[in-house]
Amino acid sequence: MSSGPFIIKIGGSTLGSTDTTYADIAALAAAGDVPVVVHGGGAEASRWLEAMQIPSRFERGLRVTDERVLPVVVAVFAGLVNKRIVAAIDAAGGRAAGLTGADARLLECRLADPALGFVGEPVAVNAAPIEALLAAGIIPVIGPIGCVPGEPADQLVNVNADVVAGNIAAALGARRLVYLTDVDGVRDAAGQRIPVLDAEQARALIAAGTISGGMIPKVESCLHAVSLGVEAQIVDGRQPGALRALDGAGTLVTP
Ligand SMILES: Nc1ncnc2c1ncn2[C@@H]1O[C@H](COP(=O)(O)OP(=O)(O)O)[C@@H](O)[C@H]1O
Ligand SMILES: CC(=O)N[C@@H](CCC(=O)OP(=O)(O)O)C(=O)O
Repeated sequence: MSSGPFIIKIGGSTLGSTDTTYADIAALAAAGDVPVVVHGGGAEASRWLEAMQIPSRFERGLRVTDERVLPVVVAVFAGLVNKRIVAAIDAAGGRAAGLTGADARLLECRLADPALGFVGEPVAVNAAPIEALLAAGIIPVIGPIGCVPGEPADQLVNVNADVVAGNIAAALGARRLVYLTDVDGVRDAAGQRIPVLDAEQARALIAAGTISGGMIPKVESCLHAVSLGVEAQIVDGRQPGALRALDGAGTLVTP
């Protein structure tokens, strides 16, 4: 088991629910538990795209990001959603600062698949900006934008937030990775919550289509992280106190 930070991924699906996540994050920081926040915001981006009459399309849980979609997702993830979360943690007594994977080349990517457009697949994590914030007692809040290094400027890319969280957890040698989402855990074909999910069962459920959509990158990122000794769990982030009652909650993913 690693001894590093505690990575908390806030799903866009839970933003706006009246949970206690921000106060709990501030309390974790005060207790020395070193939280690092990664957030999504897919639903918010889809709302802005719809207002601009740009349809949203997903493949295996990843947003197809063409040249019309890219500026909107950058504005929503790096701007609106990131600063709302920073402001909420600050108001809860924490000190937070926002950044994305494009800042200081925190998350270097390559293009994942030409069919997905400007979607990044992480190839390297440069953790220095996270470590600098943690050393200053500041909670990093990381939005799901990455960069493909290049001239005359790095290419900004959209990266699934679950994938960002898994890669950052792996690179930082995190102790724990928790996904806060809008279901009580991973469910089986009968709709029952699976308290403990191992790699073999996870792959079978993905192949069978029982795990689908946005749950695929979550489960795959958990498997990546647990293979490196990180404890990874998917829990219902809409519940008040979710981060204070992790034992036995949701789905614990095991290697
Ligand atoms: N087997 C499954 N168990 C639970 N949820 C699943 C499963 N397969 C697909 N899902 C879907 O995954 C969703 C959570 O992923 P997503 O919408 O991307 O949330 P977030 O914004 O938290 O990342 C759930 O609301 C559910 O609709
Ligand atoms: C490539 C890709 O799929 N990017 C995601 C990034 C946001 C995200 O992952 O948000 P949630 O965690 O709220 O689902 C998207 O554009 O929706």
